[in-house]
Amino acid sequence: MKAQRIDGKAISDQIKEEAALEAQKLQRQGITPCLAVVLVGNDPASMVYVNNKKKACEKVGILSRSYELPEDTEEKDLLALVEQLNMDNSVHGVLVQLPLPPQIDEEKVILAVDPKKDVDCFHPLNVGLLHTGQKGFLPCTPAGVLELIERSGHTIEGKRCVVIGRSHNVGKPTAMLLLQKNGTVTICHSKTKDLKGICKEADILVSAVGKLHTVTKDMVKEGAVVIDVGMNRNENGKLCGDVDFDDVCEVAGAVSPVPGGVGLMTVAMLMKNCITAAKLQNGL
Ligand SMILES: Nc1nc2c(c(=O)[nH]1)N[C@@H](CN(C=O)c1ccc(C(=O)N[C@@H](CCC(=O)O)C(=O)O)cc1)CN2
Ligand SMILES: [Mg+2]
Repeated sequence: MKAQRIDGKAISDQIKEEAALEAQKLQRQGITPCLAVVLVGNDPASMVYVNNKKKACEKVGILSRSYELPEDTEEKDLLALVEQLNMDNSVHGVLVQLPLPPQIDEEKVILAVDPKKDVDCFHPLNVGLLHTGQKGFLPCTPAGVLELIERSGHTIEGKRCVVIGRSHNVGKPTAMLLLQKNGTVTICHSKTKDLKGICKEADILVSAVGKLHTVTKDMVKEGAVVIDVGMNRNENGKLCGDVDFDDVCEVAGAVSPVPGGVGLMTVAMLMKNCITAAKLQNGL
């Protein structure tokens, strides 16, 4: 059997087109959705991601405002900028690119973003809304995982779902979203016993570990949907996920690739959240 290759490019393009239609509707009502993107330092990967976000904004019809601060920025100066953006009524979304340099406490910065403008859905208030199933922003990468599953024709209800990884920003919220779709969800982590046995029972397997070769074909049930959230470099510097793609394709029903999978969805879902933010702040 050869697995379906889940096409993150096509699905993320579709979501951006939907966001563009929403942006046009807002424009007709005199509202220009606006995202402020804050980058501290010169991390090359972060610079690429921030650029991708700005390009996506342009494509969708969202105004992006860019703030690039030096590597040695003091925490208080970043907090002051966030506060200024919180107060600015023309800005609907505030995004601070992570990771931040070591002198800055990420938690403090996340707490400083106005929850109404928190398009990353990192603020504890928005995390709480998510966990209690209330309306609000959806975290971009986890929401992207669900869109990849559903828009490639797979249902979640009643399925055995296994998430490998328990990070605050990816593993835990992905598990929560799968649960809200009535999946039966197990979260695995570094202390899990019999990882292979648990994974082998999954109809839907999501790997968000950040380690090459985490998922090999002997861990995958015949016909399973496998979503790869990992971003790693192999020994030749090539970008790879957590999943041994070619190997796993021999047993799985569908697999998302890296690159060309979840990463693209993160940016598309951010666009959707920016539209939501602009609507909510205008009473729509
Ligand atoms: N404030 C935030 N910081 C970070 C987030 C986030 O969602 N909000 N997530 C990651 C980085 N990230 C977005 O910011 C991100 C990572 C990867 C991709 C992506 O498009 N990946 C491509 C491959 C790109 C490449 O070739 O290098 C893919 O998987 O196809 C987009 C966004 C940490 N920080
Ligand atoms: Mg830090």
